[in-house]
Amino acid sequence: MDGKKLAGEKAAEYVKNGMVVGLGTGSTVYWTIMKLGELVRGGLQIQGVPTSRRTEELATELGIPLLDLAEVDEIDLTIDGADEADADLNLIKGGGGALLREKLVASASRRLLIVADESKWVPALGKFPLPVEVVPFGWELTRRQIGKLDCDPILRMADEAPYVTDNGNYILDCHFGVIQGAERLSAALNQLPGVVENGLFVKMAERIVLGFTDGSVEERLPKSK
Ligand SMILES: O=C(CO)[C@H](O)[C@H](O)COP(=O)(O)O
Repeated sequence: MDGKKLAGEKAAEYVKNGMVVGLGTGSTVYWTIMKLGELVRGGLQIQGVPTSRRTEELATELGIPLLDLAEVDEIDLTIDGADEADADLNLIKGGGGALLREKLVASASRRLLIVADESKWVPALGKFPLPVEVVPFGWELTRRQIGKLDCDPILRMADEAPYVTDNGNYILDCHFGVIQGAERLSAALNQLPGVVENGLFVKMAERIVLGFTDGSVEERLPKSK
C-alpha cells in the first residue's frame, strides 16, 4: 500500500472546524490537502496558509480558502512532509525546494505535524543531502564557505539551469554524512552571508504520522520530550 497516502489522509483528522492550517509541500502532504479539499466541500471551514506556489495552486483548485502568511499572527496547525526524520523528530526538509516558506510557516505555527512513509524514518539524519537555500549573487563563494563546514555542496539543477525557488534563490544540496549536532550545524550555516535558510528543522515537530506499506499507520512523538 501507499504509505504516503495513508499518512497524508490520516493527518487530515487533526484539522478541526475554524482552524488556520499551514499547508506543506510534497507528494505526502498532497494527500492531506486532497482530503481537506473533500472535507471543505462537505462543509469544513478552515483557512489554509500555503508553503509554496505548487500548494497554493492545488489548494485553490480544491476550493480551500487561503490566507497569506502576512495576514496571520498564529497558525493553529501545520501539516508537512519531510525527507528524513529521526527519533527526536528533528528533520531534513527541502527535497521539494520549499524549505524557506516551510520553515517560516512552521515557525508561525503552534503545532507542526509531519506526514511521511516509513522510508523517511532514519536512525540518524544525513543520508539525504541537506538542502540550503542561497542567494544567487556570489553563490559560488557561498558554496566554498559551506564547503569549509566539511561537505561538497552541489548546485541543484532543473532543465540544465540552476533550480530557482519560489523566492528567486538557488539551492545547494550538501552531503555532510551523519549529522550529529543538528542545532549547531543549522546555526553555523545560517550565519554565513549568502545563506538564506537551511533544511534542518530542529525541535519543531510535535508528532509524525508514518504510513507503512503493510497498510498500518503509526504516530510517534519526539523521544526526548
Ligand atoms: O520538504 C519538502 C519540500 O520542500 C517536502 O516536505 C519533502 O521533500 C518531502 O516530500 P515528499 O512528501 O514528496 O516525499
